[in-house]
Amino acid sequence: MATAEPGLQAGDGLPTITRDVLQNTAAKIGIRVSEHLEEEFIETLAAARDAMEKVLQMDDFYPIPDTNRYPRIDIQAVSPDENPMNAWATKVTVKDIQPDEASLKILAGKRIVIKDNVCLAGVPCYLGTDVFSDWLPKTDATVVTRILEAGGTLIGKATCESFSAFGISNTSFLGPIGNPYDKTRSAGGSSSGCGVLIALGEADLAIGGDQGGSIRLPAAHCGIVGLKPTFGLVPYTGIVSNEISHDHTGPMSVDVLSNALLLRAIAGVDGIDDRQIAGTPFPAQVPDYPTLLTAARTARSLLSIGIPSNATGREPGSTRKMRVGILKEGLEIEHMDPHVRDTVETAARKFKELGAEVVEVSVPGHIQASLIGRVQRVSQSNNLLGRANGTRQLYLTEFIEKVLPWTQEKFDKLFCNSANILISGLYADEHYPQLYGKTQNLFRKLRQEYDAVLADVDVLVMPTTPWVAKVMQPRNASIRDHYKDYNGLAESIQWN
Ligand SMILES: NC(=O)c1ccccc1
Repeated sequence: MATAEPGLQAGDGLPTITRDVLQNTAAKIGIRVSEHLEEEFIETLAAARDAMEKVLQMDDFYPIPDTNRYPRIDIQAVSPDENPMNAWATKVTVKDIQPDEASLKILAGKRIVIKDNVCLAGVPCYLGTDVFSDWLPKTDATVVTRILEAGGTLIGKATCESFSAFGISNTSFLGPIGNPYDKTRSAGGSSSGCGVLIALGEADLAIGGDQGGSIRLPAAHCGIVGLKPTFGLVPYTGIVSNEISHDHTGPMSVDVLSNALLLRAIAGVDGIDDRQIAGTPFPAQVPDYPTLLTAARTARSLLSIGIPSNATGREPGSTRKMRVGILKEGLEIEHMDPHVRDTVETAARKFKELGAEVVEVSVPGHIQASLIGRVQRVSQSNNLLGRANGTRQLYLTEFIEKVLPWTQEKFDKLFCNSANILISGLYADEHYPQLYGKTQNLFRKLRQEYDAVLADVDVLVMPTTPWVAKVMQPRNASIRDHYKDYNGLAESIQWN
């Protein structure tokens, strides 16, 4: 038998810190601990390990859902014949069991679905993947709590694309999600199930998630209204992150007014998510968005008299016409479908007819934004690798425990979008460690450019996507073909 390595022995089955463990750890950054220091570093590393093991044994701390008042009734996997579009991940009913009170509230009577990356305690969260299939979250997302407290009825979870990481709806393990207007085409993603269930009238409202278009794309492709709220306006607490600086959650609906209603119910700081930086109102101070909209009464008065001053920060009583800025660069995307351009130009003319002032505006940086964003999105790998990120928020440690450790079997089950993010992330760590920070700096510059234009116009108009919904590739299509559709460019792999 080989002589045991010197080092602290595992007292209570703790992993032993040996010379090899020490040196293999140091080797991750290409260094070696000098031999004469080995003994002492083994002791300090063992002390760190002891602390980690003790914290590992502690109970985690999540907000505790009120499952007595809001029980999870009739949780069911949906049979294929009830799920022709694959848009349902799980059906369940959750509502306030004190209906007298609920009937007075703003979401009373609304049937609401949530994207399947939003935690609903006790109900499976699949996240569009079968890398794991046994995650029953212990907590409710803040948006869930707020919907229930506002009298809404949750009716289930809507399928999302694999790890919320694709804009075409053929990446979920549950199967392709057909567009309501043409089953062979994409419904858009990654909040694909939400878009379809709203368009089909199976739900009144949905909670989607958006990092790089995941609310806006399915809304555009399904012909519904999807809002990606200002960063931080709605707490992301209890929702699986893709990239901490990209995470948004927001309402999807058939019309603008009901979208505003759901936004009102879910917006405002929750005291948990520190990305709700200064400026986000407390829930009681959230503007009454539906009333602001109805106060304007008609589109004509909204556009020609202007939106109510308390919504714009403009001086009270201001009657300036609404100024609509058509973003020049938004219509200069390479290979843009001419139908999309026509639709935007028709809308611009309509705004004019209705009394708004319509002007062309330019943000030169817009063209490069997608390239910078593509590099920044590589950091989604941090989430898949369970890495620390330094923000104060609710960490879904349960999710990290499901995903890690990566194994060949799990990797082989990944749809190519997530596999690509993982590999690109590991490569970036090694070869471009400064670039994530640089992308954040460049995005700050870009925000200044958009803000400068928004000082002059009330809204910027551009297409949500340069292409109409694509006919979906079969799941087993080549990676190259999946990405070709994603980018709309036959010859290049451009995004994600
Ligand atoms: N999560 C997202 O917003 C997303 C959208 C499109 C592609 C990748 C990610």
